[in-house]
Amino acid sequence: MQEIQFHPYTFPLLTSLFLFSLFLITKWFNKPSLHKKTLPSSPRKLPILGNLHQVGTLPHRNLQTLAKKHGPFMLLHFGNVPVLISSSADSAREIMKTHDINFANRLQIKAFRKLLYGCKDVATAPYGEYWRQMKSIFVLQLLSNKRVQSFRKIREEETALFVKRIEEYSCQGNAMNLTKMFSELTIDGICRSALGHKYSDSENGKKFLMLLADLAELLGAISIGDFIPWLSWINRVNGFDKKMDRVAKELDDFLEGVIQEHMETPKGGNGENFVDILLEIYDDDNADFSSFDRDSIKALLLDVFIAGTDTISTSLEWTMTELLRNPSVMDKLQKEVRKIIGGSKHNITDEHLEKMDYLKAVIKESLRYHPPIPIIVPRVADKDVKIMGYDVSKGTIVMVNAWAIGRDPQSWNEPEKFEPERFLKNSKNESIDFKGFDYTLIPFGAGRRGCPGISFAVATIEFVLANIVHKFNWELPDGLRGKDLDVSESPGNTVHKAIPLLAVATMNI
Ligand code: HEM
Repeated sequence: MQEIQFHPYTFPLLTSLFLFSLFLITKWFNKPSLHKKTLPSSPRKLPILGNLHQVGTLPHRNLQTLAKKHGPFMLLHFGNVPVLISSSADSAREIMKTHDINFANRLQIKAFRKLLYGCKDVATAPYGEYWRQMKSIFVLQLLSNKRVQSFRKIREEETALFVKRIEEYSCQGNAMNLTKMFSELTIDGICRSALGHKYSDSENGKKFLMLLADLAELLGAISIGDFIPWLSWINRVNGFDKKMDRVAKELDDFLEGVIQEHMETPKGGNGENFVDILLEIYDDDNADFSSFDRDSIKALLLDVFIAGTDTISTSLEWTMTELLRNPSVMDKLQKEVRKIIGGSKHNITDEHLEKMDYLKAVIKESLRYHPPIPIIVPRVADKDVKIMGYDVSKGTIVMVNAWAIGRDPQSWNEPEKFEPERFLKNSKNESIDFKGFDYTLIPFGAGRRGCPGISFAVATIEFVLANIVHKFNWELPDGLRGKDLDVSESPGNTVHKAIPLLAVATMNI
């Protein structure tokens, strides 16, 4: 039989043909069909973890880096759960304005349920009638402009004590830990507004402050069991669940004690405060708050502490950090404040603050550059929806990166520069505000779920800053220059300076 002779190129040719056919078949089967979803770009994910490993300890920075490659709408997966990341003003507007109602729900994780009375607070309550009622209590009863005005006396007294502490340090020529002092100032102020008096002096109060720190840590931790349920045993083994049980129980004991004390004290005995206001609503048979119970009172009080203390003190910390790094900005601010107030003996009034355009610009710039909550509290999609041409399915978690949006060169000139002038009259960003209508600047979020504490927060920040730049001249200790100041950040929902801010004050006589 005649032997078949193969041409030397036959095998390579057949192999190439085979691979090419395979390529065409694969292409054909992967061709987007009419029903296939159009998904935003995604970084490659790992089995089981998805993209959890890419979030890191400073998610706002890591997600910004990923977004530079994958775009302002990017799809990640935490375990199997889809997570949409928004990193531009346009994409944030789509979520918090155009489709706000679809993204008005929050993530329900075990820590929220356990520590916040089954999500009976405002910040984590599912979107619906109960949330609407609690939010209206916050907006109309606790944090209205009128109420913020009525807390002015507390702001004045606490700031006066704060100034006195600074004076003591300045007389001794010692550096002070401003990070710690801002935190104590804010907690004392909120304790008085919310609970009627300060707790920092008593043993019980000190324990409460430690519990609040534990609470913030537990609420800020990414618990693997929430995204990969079959791994939830890890939380039992590593002590997370046990700590949660302890903190929930001890906080409840403390708040029960506070409520009991207020019920036994004649009204007004503690000055105007949130507990009395909430108890009044609780006792009012005519109030239209059907599901408002004792747990609601405790959950709302916790919201005030979780949402209101760290955020304000972080904001003060970063603003002073930037003022110390930028002496010309500090100088300009001091000149404005001192000119408007006149002699150093005068107290600062709301009329004075109203005229301080540069102070307001400094605060805006600080909130752009260092939003205290860089990633806005996550929302969840209620139903399937199409946004900017992409399909987003029900149950997708949505995270808006306010930090990346505040530094987006598409929206801001030289975004890496701290430059309050950008918000002054006749400048490009003059009309931009942080109240939730300009999506380029959203440190307080926006839409239905937007922050109800803006007036309270801004009133405190303006008053404290104006006072301390008016009464003192500031510098860094040990001849450190502003540009050498360490500005690295610590992990957490609220992002502080990693190293506490130390500064030296001298009296402005
Ligand atoms: C500088 C200070 C503050 C900052 C930067 C801040 C920021 C935020 C942000 C980003 C949100 C999420 C908004 C969203 O999902 O769109 C939020 C929600 C909230 N904030 Fe603030 N906040 C501050 C002060 C306060 C204060 C002083 C209080 C109360 C005393 C407060 C109470 C709340 C509450 C209750 C929510 C939840 C609203 C809801 O889910 O409907 N915040 N805040």
